[in-house]
Amino acid sequence: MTDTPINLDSLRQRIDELDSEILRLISDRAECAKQVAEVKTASDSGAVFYRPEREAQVLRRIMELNPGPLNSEEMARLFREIMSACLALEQPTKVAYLGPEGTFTQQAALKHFGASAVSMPMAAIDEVFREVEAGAVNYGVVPVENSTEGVVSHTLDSFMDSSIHICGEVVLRIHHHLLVADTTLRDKISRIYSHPQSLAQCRKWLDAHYPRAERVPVSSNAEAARMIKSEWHSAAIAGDMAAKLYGLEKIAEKIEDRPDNSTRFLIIGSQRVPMSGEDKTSIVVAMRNQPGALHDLLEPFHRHQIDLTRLETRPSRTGVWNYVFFIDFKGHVDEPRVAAVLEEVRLRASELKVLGSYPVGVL
Ligand SMILES: C=C(O[C@@H]1C=C(C(=O)O)C=C[C@H]1O)C(=O)O
Repeated sequence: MTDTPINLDSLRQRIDELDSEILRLISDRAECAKQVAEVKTASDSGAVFYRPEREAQVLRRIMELNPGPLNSEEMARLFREIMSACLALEQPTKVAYLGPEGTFTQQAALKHFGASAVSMPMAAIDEVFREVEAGAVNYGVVPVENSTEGVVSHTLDSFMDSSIHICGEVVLRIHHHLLVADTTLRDKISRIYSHPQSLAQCRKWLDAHYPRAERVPVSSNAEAARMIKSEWHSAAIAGDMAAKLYGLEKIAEKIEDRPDNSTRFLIIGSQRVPMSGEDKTSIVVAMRNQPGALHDLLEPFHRHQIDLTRLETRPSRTGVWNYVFFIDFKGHVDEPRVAAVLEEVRLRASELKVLGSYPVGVL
């Protein structure tokens, strides 16, 4: 130990002084947020309190200004919570997510809205859409693509029949663990429960370590975690939230086959989000079934040098049009070059729907 007791005391005194200052500053900030709410309410009776573009700008600015020693992500996470608490003073934000409790989607909701939001588990993706459409909640969180397993087709399909907008995105690193209860006989594990996507993401690890165990797909990782509490020969694959929620022990950590395994989630709502300075747009396009349709669709993006970040094909359910494309690209519909591309695409497509322009995920 290099610190003498005197040094330790004076350092702690300094920390107390700093904490008092931080406390005062956070309180001043919260007062400001309350006043923002008054301004919003005065200028618009249907005021929207949560402003994704502004929150993205606040977080990006903090990350840019961060002098260290805390890393920028850590610092942004702290500010994420401060903003979450400030927004709750304006209006408590209600968020529906694909449940049950303990899923990665809940973790994504928490990461995006912070701990002061009120989050509500839904049993299925289309229920999340319905709750948002009915106005029962302010926003919804649904998974859309996984880096190992690809697209979550339920989510894309739900957009086809909905007037919902995409208001944001959040990307989560997904770590899977093999979990057991205190009653599990660890050397007798003959059955492993998890969501089919998670079983697929851990396929090689399971082949190597539990080649003979039966792999049982269930509706969610959290459900898997819940089920093994009553079965002495079963284990579950799930994440940290489910492990904590059901008091399970990790007997193997981070068993996903790819270390960069991540899932992208969408924030859905009924508002159009203004430009944040670094945005993405998602559209769905139906093309006539004719040769060169995909080329015709993509050519204007190439000519206007717009970056495509994702292209997904889904079978059209109307039967008349054979191709439906989901396209994500960099840029916002309010930018003239994006508006120009969309105008051209509209002429070539049989249908074009803009699902939303929203800030590129910050955290
Ligand atoms: C304070 C505002 O309202 C909310 C709270 C924010 C904050 O705490 O910084 C930012 C955006 C909004 O979600 C605002 O719109 O500026």
